[in-house]
Amino acid sequence: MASIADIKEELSKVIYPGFQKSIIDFGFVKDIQIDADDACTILLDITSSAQEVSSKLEQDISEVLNTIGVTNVNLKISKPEAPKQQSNSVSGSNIAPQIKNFVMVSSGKGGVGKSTTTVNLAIAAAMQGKKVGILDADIYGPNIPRMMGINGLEVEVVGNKAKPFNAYGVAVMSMGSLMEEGQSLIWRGAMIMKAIQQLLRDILWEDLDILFIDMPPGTGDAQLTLAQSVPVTCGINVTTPQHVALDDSRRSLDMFQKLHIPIGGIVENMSGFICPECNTESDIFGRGTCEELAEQYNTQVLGLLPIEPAIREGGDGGKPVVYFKPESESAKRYMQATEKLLQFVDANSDKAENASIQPTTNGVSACSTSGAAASQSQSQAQQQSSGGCGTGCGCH
Ligand SMILES: Nc1ncnc2c1ncn2[C@@H]1O[C@H](COP(=O)(O)OP(=O)(O)OP(=O)(O)O)[C@@H](O)[C@H]1O
Repeated sequence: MASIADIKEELSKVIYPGFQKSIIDFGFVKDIQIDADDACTILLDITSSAQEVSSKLEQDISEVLNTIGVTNVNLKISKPEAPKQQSNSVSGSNIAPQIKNFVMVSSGKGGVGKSTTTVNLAIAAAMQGKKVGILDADIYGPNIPRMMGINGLEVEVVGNKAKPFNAYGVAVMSMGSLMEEGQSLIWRGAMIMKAIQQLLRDILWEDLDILFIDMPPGTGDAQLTLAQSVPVTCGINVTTPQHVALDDSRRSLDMFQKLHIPIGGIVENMSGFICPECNTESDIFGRGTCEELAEQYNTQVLGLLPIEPAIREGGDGGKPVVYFKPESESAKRYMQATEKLLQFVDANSDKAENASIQPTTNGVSACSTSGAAASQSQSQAQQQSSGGCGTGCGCH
């Protein structure tokens, strides 16, 4: 007669569809009970509502347990409910339908000022009358709490959801506010996917005109998961003007294209230096190099933001320059960049869709909560964009 340990060992051979880890490694097996010599009950708690995933798991579990004489398996699968489609999305999946527009802020690499740009554009949009939120999805280096002056504040939990903070007229939630300070994250695949989805679904976001999402640098699991989970109205790219930085930006802009995300524009950050003593502007990393890149990708340069000590001080001190120094050159440029962005968002608001990038593995969806199946060609497009197994599940 098989023991619970035997059953567990067999279950550790069952790979979660679309991934490389087993259901035991993911922690999806919540309970095992032996009902008779050849019968057991297994409770699984999985992250996908797709029927194909459950069916594949049922089949694989019976197969492995049969080999140790357990022929009668009562499998109970707990999975998330498929969401109802309500918002402006034309088609596809949307796990935060109360939010009208999603703006993905990306950069090809770290340290170029992506979070600084997110904060200042979001506050500028709120100052221009929009209902705005910031989701800090930079799970590896969440800096938004410090920049928004909410570092160390305790998250208020209502029911089983977390309430965003409110700072400078903007609703804010960050992974940094949800984990212990200094905790570093070495996350891949399914964990990133789950974290991004929870930041959208389990935070009490109100009805918002725009949610700005500060992404981790690069083009990986987080970007793909976000694009699959909500219809992204547009992506913006933040870069510095050096040619080496522009090469990285191309990857980020290519990613937008592969994920069918309209490109809202490029922000050239650290573009020239404004001396706080004499107010003259001089080039350090170069200036104006993004224009050509913008033309290449058929988009616009939203603004050239100089290196200005007030921007760094505002970031470190939780006093964003656009709010605290509205008379500064940088604040004016953030305001203008935001006007351009808002025009783009308004023009593209009703066109956002993500049906074409929903995950599929020959009909077996590993991470969709919509259960939508995409065509073979869509799957191939996704494989190019994810660099993964081609399912779009986020694995590499
Ligand atoms: N235009 C600017 N002038 C002066 N300082 C700036 C400017 N832009 C950003 N900084 C400073 O540069 C540092 C890095 O900026 P930020 O954290 O926004 O970059 P990031 O691209 O989000 O980095 P990461 O993705 O690695 O978290 C911060 O100290 C910020 O205050």
